Amino acid sequence: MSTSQDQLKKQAAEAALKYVQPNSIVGVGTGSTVNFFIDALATMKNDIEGAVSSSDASTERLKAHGIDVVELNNVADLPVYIDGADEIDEHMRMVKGGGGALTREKIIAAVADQFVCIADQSKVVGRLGSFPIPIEVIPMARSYVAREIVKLGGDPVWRQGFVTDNGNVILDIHNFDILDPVQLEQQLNSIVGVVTNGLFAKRGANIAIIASPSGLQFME
Ligand SMILES: O=C[C@H](O)[C@H](O)[C@H](O)COP(=O)(O)O
Repeated sequence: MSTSQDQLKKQAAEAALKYVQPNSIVGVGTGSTVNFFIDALATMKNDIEGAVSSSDASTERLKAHGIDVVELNNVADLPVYIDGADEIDEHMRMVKGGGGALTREKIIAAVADQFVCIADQSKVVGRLGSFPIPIEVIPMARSYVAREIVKLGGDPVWRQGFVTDNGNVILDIHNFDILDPVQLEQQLNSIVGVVTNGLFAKRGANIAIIASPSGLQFME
């Protein structure tokens, strides 16, 4: 029987439990892979102090499992942040934000000592950018930011009807020819009205757990 993508996501998610430190707060990302992680984390909820969450959806799932959700402002020490990705390359740079949670994800990732990325093999790419780069934008700046992105060579598409947990909109940028992800990440963030973008290049993952039908691969 072939291994389904969901089974692979679950395997990567469960393998991430070994990076959770007892008596600590755990940083929790967002998405279908992380949902498996949250379900697995519930098995050790009495060993941790709680979690910081990157989205309302993850918060709801954590609370449904009886895991305390702590406000990030009250957390001084965050040993590990565990999250999925839409794309990850061999340097552990990522594209994230397919679910629109990129800004809170990037904030928690910045605070955490270690970023553990959990993914099935379909997320591994030679070069970032086939997956459109999400950009969270202040609503009144949407058209201006879109025009600036066209000047940079991308094709912005407004994710109509979608509002982020922060009350903003998302532009998905297609057809970017990404030669230098760190430079592009900084360039996009310097456009007025951009909150953040889904390139996680400057702060990539420290560890990646990639699940394929032949087993788990740990990249460090
Ligand atoms: O905003 C969503 C996040 O960046 C997710 O980590 C990313 O989209 C991967 O999600 P999934 O595990 O559902 O593929």
